[in-house]
Amino acid sequence: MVQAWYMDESDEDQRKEHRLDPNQPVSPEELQALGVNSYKLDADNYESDPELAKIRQDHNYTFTDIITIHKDTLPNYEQKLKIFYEEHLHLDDEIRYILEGSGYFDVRDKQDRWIRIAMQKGDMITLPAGIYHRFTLDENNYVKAMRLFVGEPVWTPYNRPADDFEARTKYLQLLELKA
Ligand SMILES: CSCCC(=O)/C(O)=C/O
Ligand SMILES: [Fe+2]
Repeated sequence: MVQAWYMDESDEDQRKEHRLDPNQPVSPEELQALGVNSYKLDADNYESDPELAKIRQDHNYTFTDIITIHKDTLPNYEQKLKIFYEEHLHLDDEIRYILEGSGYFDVRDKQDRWIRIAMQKGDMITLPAGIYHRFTLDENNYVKAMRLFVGEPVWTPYNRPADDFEARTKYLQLLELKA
C-alpha cells in the first residue's frame, strides 16, 4: 500500500518528506474517497505481468509509454520538473506506474490541504480527471514510470485556477457522491 500523509507548509526543498509533527497519515480508504486509487504490482516483471494486463484490459488503458526522469536522460529536465510541480489538473485521468526509483504525488483534499503520496517501485496510482495535484522527485532524484492512457494520450496540464473545466465540475460532483 502506498504511504501518504498531510504536508507541512514549509518552503524547504520540495524533495523532502514535508510531514507534519506529529505525522498525520492518510489511509488508502481516505485517498479512495478523493477518487485516488492505488495498486501494488510486480515491477520486475511488468512486461509479462497478468495483473497489469488485467488492469489495462478492465480500464481500457490502450496506450503506454515509459518516462525516465533523471538529469542526464530527460531533455529540459529542470523545466519539466518545474511544470510537474505546478499545481494543475488534467481533463483525463492520470495513471502512473513506478518501475524504478521513487517520487511524490501531492493531491488536494476536500479542505484544500496537501496530501503527499510516496510512490515507490511497484506502485501504480490513478488520479481522477479534475483533481488538483503535482509531482516531484524525492531526494533520490530518479524515477522510471509507465504512463497509461485510454486512447491517444493528452498530457496537457491546466494550472490552478482551472475551475471552469467540465472535468473539474464533474470531479467536485464525484466528491459529493462519495461523501
Ligand atoms: C512520474 S510521471 C511524471 C509526472 C507526470 O507525468 C505528471 O503529469 C504529473 O502531474
Ligand atoms: Fe499531472
